[in-house]
Amino acid sequence: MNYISTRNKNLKITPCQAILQGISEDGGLFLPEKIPTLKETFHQLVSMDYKDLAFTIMKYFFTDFEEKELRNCIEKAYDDKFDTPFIAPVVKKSDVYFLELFHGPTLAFKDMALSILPHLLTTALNQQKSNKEILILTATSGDTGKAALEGFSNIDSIKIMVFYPQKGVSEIQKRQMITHEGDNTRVIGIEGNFDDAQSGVKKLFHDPKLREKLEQNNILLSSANSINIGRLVPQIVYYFHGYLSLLKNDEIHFGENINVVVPTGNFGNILAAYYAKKMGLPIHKLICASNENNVLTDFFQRGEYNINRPFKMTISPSMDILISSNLERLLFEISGGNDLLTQKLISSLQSKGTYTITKSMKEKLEDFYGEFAQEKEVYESISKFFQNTGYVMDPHTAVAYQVYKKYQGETKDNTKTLIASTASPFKFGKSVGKALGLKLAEDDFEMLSEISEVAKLEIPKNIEELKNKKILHPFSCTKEQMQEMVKDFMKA
Ligand SMILES: N[C@@H](CCOP(=O)(O)O)C(=O)O
Repeated sequence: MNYISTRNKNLKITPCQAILQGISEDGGLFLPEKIPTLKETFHQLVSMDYKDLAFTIMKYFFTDFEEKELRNCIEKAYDDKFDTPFIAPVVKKSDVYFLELFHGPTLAFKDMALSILPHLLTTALNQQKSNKEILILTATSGDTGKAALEGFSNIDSIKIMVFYPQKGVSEIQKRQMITHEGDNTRVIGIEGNFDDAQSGVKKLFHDPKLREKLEQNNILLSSANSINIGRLVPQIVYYFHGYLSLLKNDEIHFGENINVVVPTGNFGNILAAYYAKKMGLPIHKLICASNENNVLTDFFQRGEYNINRPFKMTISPSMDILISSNLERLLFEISGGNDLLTQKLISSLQSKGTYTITKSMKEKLEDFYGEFAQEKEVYESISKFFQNTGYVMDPHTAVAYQVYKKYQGETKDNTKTLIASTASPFKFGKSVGKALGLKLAEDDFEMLSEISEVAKLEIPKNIEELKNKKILHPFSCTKEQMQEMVKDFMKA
């Protein structure tokens, strides 16, 4: 399997190289030359546990890993750092199924891929017989940062830097990051929003002077964001796992279609579901749920992507994104692998902040449905759903549920539906508390015990401990200072 760039399909590299590089030199994203179709039958898949399933899916993508190497990565990733042997349990509530992706160490779906990416990277490094060190640059709107720190801490030959919007993450998300221990880590709050952090990181990747300097010091840059294909492929696995769990529990029959709803920000998670569908997972609609930063809703409804609008800070901060990086991979797909057209659209986004796709591209979006939820609706959704079921959704999952209700109302489609439940409600104490009508406290931490009481859920230990942890990363910078921060960290 070769990997090509969305901006140059003649550039062909191996899976190991794609994982190590993270992003293509031409600014494009790597993707497999062809999305593979699964040869195994669902009767074969249904008896597999998460690890065997992960191997079965990932072997199609990471073809230059020996079986032993890939199994070893999987073994180290999906162990007791997850609080359940099911890794990602499916929970039925009311008329939907929640695929709970927050049972890992940082309580967000990012753990699903970031517990394996470090092992994929080090295996790829060994395979290339490289003696280089890797510097991972990460932009986060709240969840990726901590999951990446957790995954990459204290790994030999790897250093990791995380840039987060100082005012754009929840208090608990911020605490999780700035108290993180690990000699090879650095966390920096930037004065700006997630788009500034992500664009800044991409700029660093393509800064010739920085690259030269790093090269002289034998350092390779890579990424822990879903722009790295090594982050995206492991995310395909859990959609199969979700479907198979429904099969195992006799909720659906073999071959039955389901809908999948994904609260969407950087477009990686829903793209993984799209790849799963292309591989053969019976998905009817991919429902792309946005918050008030509804660029993707307009894209799916009108074929126009336009970031010339205010950036809103919402109670679902991980989705506060206007430039959804992974959409570029979808553009490449729906243009029939037209790298020049993809490049043209992205250039227009960079220069004018907008592009419109062609009619034939728009026609290929029929697998998708896009809608958004307003803040008021998100609060109401958490509250009503709790009253009806006793189940507490985090604000991101609530965006997904609200959009699903709009979809159902509009289409009357009663296909069974799996909602990607992306984070624990405990990460967003104040907003969840407000939605549940609890007595409001000054900070997220003071809300935790109240939420725990009404939701009848234990406060996750990792969160409870945070309040008294020492702040180890007091750093901040402007987006213009990001490069300096990298140089500083390299000297440390
Ligand atoms: N929602 C993310 C933003 C980065 O997305 P990624 O999937 O590309 O890592 C976050 O929580 O940081």
